[in-house]
Amino acid sequence: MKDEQAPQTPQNSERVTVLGGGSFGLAMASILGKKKYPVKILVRTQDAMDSINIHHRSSTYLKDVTLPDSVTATCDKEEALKDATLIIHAVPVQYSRKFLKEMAPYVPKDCPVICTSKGIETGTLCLMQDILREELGDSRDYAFLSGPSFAREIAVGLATAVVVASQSDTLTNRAAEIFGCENFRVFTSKDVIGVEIGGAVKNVIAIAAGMCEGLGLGTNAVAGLVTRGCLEMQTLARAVGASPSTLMGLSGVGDTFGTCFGPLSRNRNLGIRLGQGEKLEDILSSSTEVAEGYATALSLVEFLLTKMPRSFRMDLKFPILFGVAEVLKGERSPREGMKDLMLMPIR
Ligand SMILES: NC(=O)c1ccc[n+]([C@@H]2O[C@H](COP(=O)([O-])OP(=O)(O)OC[C@H]3O[C@@H](n4cnc5c(N)ncnc54)[C@H](O)[C@@H]3O)[C@@H](O)[C@H]2O)c1
Ligand SMILES: O=P(O)(O)OC[C@H](O)CO
Repeated sequence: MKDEQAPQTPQNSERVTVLGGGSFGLAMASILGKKKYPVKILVRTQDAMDSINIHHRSSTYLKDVTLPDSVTATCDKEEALKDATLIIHAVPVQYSRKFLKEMAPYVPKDCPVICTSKGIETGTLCLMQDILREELGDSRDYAFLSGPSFAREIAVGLATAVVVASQSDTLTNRAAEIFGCENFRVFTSKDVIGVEIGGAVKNVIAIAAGMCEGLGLGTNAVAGLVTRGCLEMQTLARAVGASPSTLMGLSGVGDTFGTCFGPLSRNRNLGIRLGQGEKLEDILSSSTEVAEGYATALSLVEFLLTKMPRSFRMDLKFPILFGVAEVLKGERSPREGMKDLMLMPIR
């Protein structure tokens, strides 16, 4: 493969640290490892570390994927970060603040961070851009990678296109250069808020799409719901200053389609199981992987109620986002939620 060529200088002086040894951290490490970049993954257990260093694969996530030789793992924060020139953050949103607080003393000054996590923090209602700045400071550059990008498909080398957004053109161009290969195409953007909102909201729409599927409602219903969900996403994004065109792109409708219709989605599968009548507690306790849409659905409703101008009734403007949260809170069943959507007053 063409991308197995070692990159030319100055890129081969790049040393990448991936924070988080879950599915997406491994996928990121896999792409960069195939391009011969030295990659260190910070993992949480000795077992996770040994498995990657000895067997070149994770014992928990994407277990059948072999990682390139240039990918190693460590449990030691200082060892992971001391000579990093680029950090990739792949820890789920709800764990990120505590995790980053512990990392902060070890993160090299000015080392840029590319964030891949998608969601809204419960309680604070922060996006990752806020969490990162609050925990790692304002002086470094941050970028946000998003789009339809299932970890497994990336790790096995299937073609994927993503967008990386940052205020820094230098960082987006660097990300495009470092990641880009025949199987991974990076587009760039300056619309950080648009890219983050798309990545967070699509997880909630995917839960709704899964519920439709689980209820056996057919293609018409799922397609109608996803389309209306995209409209809610765009309305919200515009209200917080995002560019509408961003939401028409990879991190908006692109990721929404992938997640709502793709069999690999954890969020869609959570919705399917709810639609089939399983209890939320049982679904969450039986899942080893994180479905970000659960916490984000609850945060989103609070965000809409507290941070948006109150010129109209939010639950009528965002019926799908509110409906998903109501089902997750046990206030109505998926079937009742769907019926309410169909019988909403005409406005
Ligand atoms: N998996 C995908 O296909 C995919 C694609 C794009 C973006 N993402 C995003 O990447 C982020 C990471 O997702 P993932 O799929 O790698 O998750 P995962 O469920 O595969 O792995 C979870 C990760 O979180 C770590 N973790 C668990 N509890 C923790 C804690 N208390 N503190 C610190 N770390 C903890 C685990 O060790 C593991 O590294 C998410 O925000 C997700 O939305 C995932
Ligand atoms: O498996 P999900 O639902 O977390 O989705 C993963 C990615 O965000 C798809 O782009």
